[in-house]
Amino acid sequence: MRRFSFTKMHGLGNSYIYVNLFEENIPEELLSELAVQVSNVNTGIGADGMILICPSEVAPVKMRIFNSDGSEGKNCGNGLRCVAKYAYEHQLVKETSFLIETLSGLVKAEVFVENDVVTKVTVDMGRPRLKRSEIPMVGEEAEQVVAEPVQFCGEWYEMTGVSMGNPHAVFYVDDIEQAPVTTLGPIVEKDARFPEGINVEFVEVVNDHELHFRVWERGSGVTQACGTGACAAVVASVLNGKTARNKETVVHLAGGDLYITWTDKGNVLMTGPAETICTGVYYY
Ligand SMILES: N[C@H](CCC[C@H](N)C(=O)O)C(=O)O
Repeated sequence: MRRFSFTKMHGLGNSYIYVNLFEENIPEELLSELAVQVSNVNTGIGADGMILICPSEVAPVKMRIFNSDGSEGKNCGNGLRCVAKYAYEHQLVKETSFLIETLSGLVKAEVFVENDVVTKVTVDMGRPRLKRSEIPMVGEEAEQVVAEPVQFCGEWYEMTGVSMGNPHAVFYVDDIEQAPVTTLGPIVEKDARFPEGINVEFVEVVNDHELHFRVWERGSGVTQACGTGACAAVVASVLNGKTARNKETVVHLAGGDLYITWTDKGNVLMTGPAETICTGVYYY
């Protein structure tokens, strides 16, 4: 029976099954199906997907993320904080600040340590990509897609598109508890205007440095938190004149709070917790 050791970790309730490929070996062709299997709460371990911690030629570690439907994502904010925690606590890195390779480029992580345990992590997520072709979204090339009227199922909405290396559609609501997360979310996720699909965020603005946030994730559905989505929500809120540039904004997600700044330099800084839940062996 084949097996691999895993660590289940979460960032604000957005949990993944982490596999250390410095020590484990899983055939590439099985990765997508294994992500589906381990995510299943009844017949697997239960999580929003699987994240691989891999050797890299350009950084101390590389992160690969698979959603619970088996699709591979190009970035994951909550995942990056947990990968940083794992890498430091398992001596894959020696410093408290280091690079992590993702499929959408390099990011820089800084871990904060108390009694040899990483309690929180700041990740410099780099610059948002705002052109229509970078989201990506079909249609006339545009410098930005901000509050663009779009129709889904006969209803008109204003959508702001932001890529954090993965695609996000941000919608504003008056009451986050009434947001159409499970009705509009899956429709937008797979709309033909988004050739790679898209993560769907709903935001209620509290003030110029505070947001409420819910998410329907591409490939995973409703999750407790989405780090890249929260970054996209802050960028979208600045673009829509709702929050302030270069000012730390607290984003209240279902699983807890992230602290995010879109700096005047252009990069997005995200700070939040990363927790280890358990370790184990998975048989397949
Ligand atoms: N569903 C996302 C990947 C996970 C992102 C999210 N969990 C985060 O913390 O950023 C996608 O397919 O682009």
